[in-house]
Formats: sequence, C-alpha cells, structure tokens
Amino acid sequence: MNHIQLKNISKIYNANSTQAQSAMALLAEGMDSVAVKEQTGYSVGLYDINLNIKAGELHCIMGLSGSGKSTLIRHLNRLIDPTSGEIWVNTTVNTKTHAKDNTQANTAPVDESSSNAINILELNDKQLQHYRQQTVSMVFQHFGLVPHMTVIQNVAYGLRVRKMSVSERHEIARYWLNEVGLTNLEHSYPDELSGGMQQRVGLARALATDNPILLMDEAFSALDPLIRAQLQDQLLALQDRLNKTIVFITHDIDEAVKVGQRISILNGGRLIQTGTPSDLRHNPADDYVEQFMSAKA
Ligand SMILES: Nc1ncnc2c1ncn2[C@@H]1O[C@H](COP(=O)(O)OP(=O)(O)OP(=O)(O)O)[C@@H](O)[C@H]1O
Repeated sequence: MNHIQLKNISKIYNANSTQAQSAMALLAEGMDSVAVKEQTGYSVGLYDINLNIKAGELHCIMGLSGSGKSTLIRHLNRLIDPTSGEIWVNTTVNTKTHAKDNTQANTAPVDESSSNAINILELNDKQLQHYRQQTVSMVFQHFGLVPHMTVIQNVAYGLRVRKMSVSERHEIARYWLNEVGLTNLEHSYPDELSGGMQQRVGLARALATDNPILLMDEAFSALDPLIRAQLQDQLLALQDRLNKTIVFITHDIDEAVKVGQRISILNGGRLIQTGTPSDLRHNPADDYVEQFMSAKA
C-alpha cells in the first residue's frame, strides 16, 4: 500500500562525502543538528529518515522552521538529492481522472516489495524528466505562476509537453479551473488576482497534469486565515474524489490536524513521530510532539 518510501535518507548541506560522514557519525551518537553545525560547520537538512507514505493518503509533514520540511519534500521530486539513502516510488499507482467524463480509474496500489517501485535516485535525466511530468506535481507557497501567461495558459502549461493540441489542453485546464472554483477568469493575468485566487490557479495547474503524487510546500501559508480555511476545505473535498497521494508541508499544527490523515513530525532534521492526529495526541513520542499537540487551538 505504500506509494513512497524513504529509506535512511540523510542530507548534509555543502559537505563532501568525507565531511558528511563525520557529521553523520556525530548525529549517530545522538548529537543534535545545532551542535553538529557548531562543531563541523555543516548544516543538517535531514538525518536517517525512514518514512512510508501510503497510496491515496494526505500526509502532512510538520515541524518548526529549520526542522527539515522543505528539504524532505524537495527530495521527492529530486530538486534536492540526499547525501545517503534511497527513495522508492511505486509508479503503478494510478489515480487518473478524466477531465471530460470525470470517471476515475484507481488501480490498486502494489506494496513496497513490488518490482514496480523505482529508486528515483537512479533515474537518468530523461527518466527524471518523465517522472516529473507523469508522476509528481508541486504546489508552491508563493504560487509560482508565470506572470506573462494568462490563467488558462498557466494551468495548461504542464500539458504542453504532452503534445496535446491547444484546444485539448485548454479544455482540461478549464475543467480544473472550474473544479477549484475559478470560472470566467481564464484570460486574466496572475497579478490581476488575489493571493487566494492565484493559489487556486496553482492548484488547478498541479491537478491538470493528473499526476498521482501532489507535493504541497506550505501551499496555504501565505494566505489570510479565512481564505486559507476555504482552500483547506476545497482540498479535502477534491481529495475525497481524487484519492491522490498528497504530501503537505505545514508549520501549523491546526492545519496539519485538519487536513492530514497522518502527520510526520520533524525536529532538527530527525523524524520524531508519524501517526494519525489521534496517535500524536494520545501517545506523543516526546515533549516536542506533546507541546505541538497541546498548542492546537
Ligand atoms: N541550501 C542550503 N544550504 C545550507 N543549509 C541549508 C540549505 N537549505 C536548508 N538548509 C538548512 O537545513 C535545515 C533544514 O532546512 P529546511 O528549509 O528544510 O527546514 P524547514 O523546516 O522547511 O524550515 P522553514 O519552515 O523555515 O522553511 C536548516 O538548518 C537550514 O538552515
């Protein structure tokens, strides 16, 4: 049932292999990332992360600033490569949604031992490009829209590489704009829209590719609370139907509890605990987790 598996992932920034090994030896002894940085000069992004993300789950990654959230999510589309470890992705999980008739074709996911899982760190440039086009999409905190393109061109952007005709890709883009509650704005430019509307465009763009994995890096954090709550509700409603595997980064425990089926808590580059909101509330692994859960509104 796993869609993504991280095995012993560590990331030491700006260190060669020998330097990284010395930092990791200190981490293995239990030294925290701040002390490692003081002693060696190297920043610890992540240390020895083992994490399984299930097919079709909305999995939140939570933690304070600097805990490693962005480092982790950026490994999943290889914007960052680890110092060591493996990242396995099951490429047979299929959550394709057909824009025209809205039928869904969910293929039963295969477990981690399946030969259909690939170690994405072994992909060559061409395979990586294909993986990014067909398997993972990302929604960014600051929307990442192309300013000189209209809304519909932005949403259709990821479909251009699939050699679809303009009319075909615009039909799909229109469908997703409608799904995220944006109609009659297709000819607007991003700077004519509010932040909430721009992020709806960002979401429609990510959904339009119909990739099974959606990465959301603090996607709602720049929005005011009311709009943020609306987008959270909309994401949950969409996910009810789409059943994607969503990795959702947030530093806000209320948001994590609201949207996450499971939550992974990071601290200083280490994975402290993964569980349902109820697991974390009733059986926190340490004081850090307990403080988060008791800070929940
Ligand atoms: N490019 C980089 N070079 C050096 N160190 C880095 C780099 N990117 C991140 N780090 C360090 O890695 C650690 C984890 O950073 P990361 O940005 O992943 O945390 P985060 O939880 O996403 O934080 P935030 O919520 O502030 O975005 C921090 O100590 C950070 O300083």
